[in-house]
Amino acid sequence: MKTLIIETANPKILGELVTVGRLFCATPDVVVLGSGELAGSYGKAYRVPDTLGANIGSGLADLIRREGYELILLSTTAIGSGLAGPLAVSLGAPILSEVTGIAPDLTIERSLYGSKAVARYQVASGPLVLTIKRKYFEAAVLEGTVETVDLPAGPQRIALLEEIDEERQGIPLEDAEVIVTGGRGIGTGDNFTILNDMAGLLKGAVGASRGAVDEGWMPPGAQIGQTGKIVAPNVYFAVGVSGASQHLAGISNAKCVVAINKDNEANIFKRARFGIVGDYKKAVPALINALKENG
Ligand SMILES: Cc1cc2nc3c(=O)[nH]c(=O)nc-3n(C[C@H](O)[C@H](O)[C@H](O)COP(=O)(O)OP(=O)(O)OC[C@H]3O[C@@H](n4cnc5c(N)ncnc54)[C@H](O)[C@@H]3O)c2cc1C
Repeated sequence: MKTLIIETANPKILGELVTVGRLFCATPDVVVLGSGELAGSYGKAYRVPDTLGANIGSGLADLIRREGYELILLSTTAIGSGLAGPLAVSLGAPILSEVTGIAPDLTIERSLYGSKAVARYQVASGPLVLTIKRKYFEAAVLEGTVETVDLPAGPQRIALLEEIDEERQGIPLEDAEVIVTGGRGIGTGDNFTILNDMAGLLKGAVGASRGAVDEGWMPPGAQIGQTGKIVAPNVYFAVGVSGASQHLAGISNAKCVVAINKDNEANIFKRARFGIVGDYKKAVPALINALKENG
């Protein structure tokens, strides 16, 4: 199946799409958006310096029609999600978003209701546009650099004025092996210091529920869940987090969840492998001491 990947040069996101693309085609083609060195091996590699769907959508649709691509793969990033819908409309192609599973016979899975259910679909044939949910596919290792062919720039309907990097300290949540997340149960923004201490000892990152973000205790970039980051750490500590389905949607690929909550009926315990029922103000310092004692 003739496959085209459309993504930025981010090797992790691109690697996940390459893993999916290789189910259908040994060396899928790629359109790399924006700047940055493209790594990996592809049939054909194109570059579009812009990332805004309004500017590049029609040029990409022309390429897809001209080359006869049957499967178009994007990621569920802001760029991929923004581009996929308009692209499908201009191609008159069906679209499935937030895909979590896919087989070569075009059986496709998506998670529903905050990962409480899985829906399975059978697609008859292409062309088909898919956005692939982050962290559900092992990223292919992309080696070597590739020469790209520039695609003609379309009319600039929207100009990007500037990109301001999110202020971030330490390990990015998406890459962290250990995450210590605080929820509304933490009580104040200052109390997150203790979670920072614990995460520091575990060489991990600190996340937040939307409850904690809504309180203004943590920045929106720290939010984990359906409308936040999707993470897949080996160990996920949920501290003072109730475990709403929208939060659980962001941690469905966490290997081991440890919950600390004073309410023994909190929903988070249903997802947790280990649980501590009690006040985090006692449990977290005890864990910190144990970590220090054991080096
Ligand atoms: C469309 C939509 C999208 C959403 N997206 C997200 C999302 O991406 N991420 C997300 O997290 N939420 C999301 N939500 C919100 C979600 O439904 C919950 O409201 C939110 O997750 C609750 O945050 P919380 O668990 O921190 O707070 P709460 O529900 O208030 O829970 C606080 C918990 O802390 C415990 N607690 C209190 N004090 C202590 C203590 N001293 N020690 C130990 N435990 C204590 C309590 O028992 C309670 O379980 C979304 C909602 C909607 C409608």
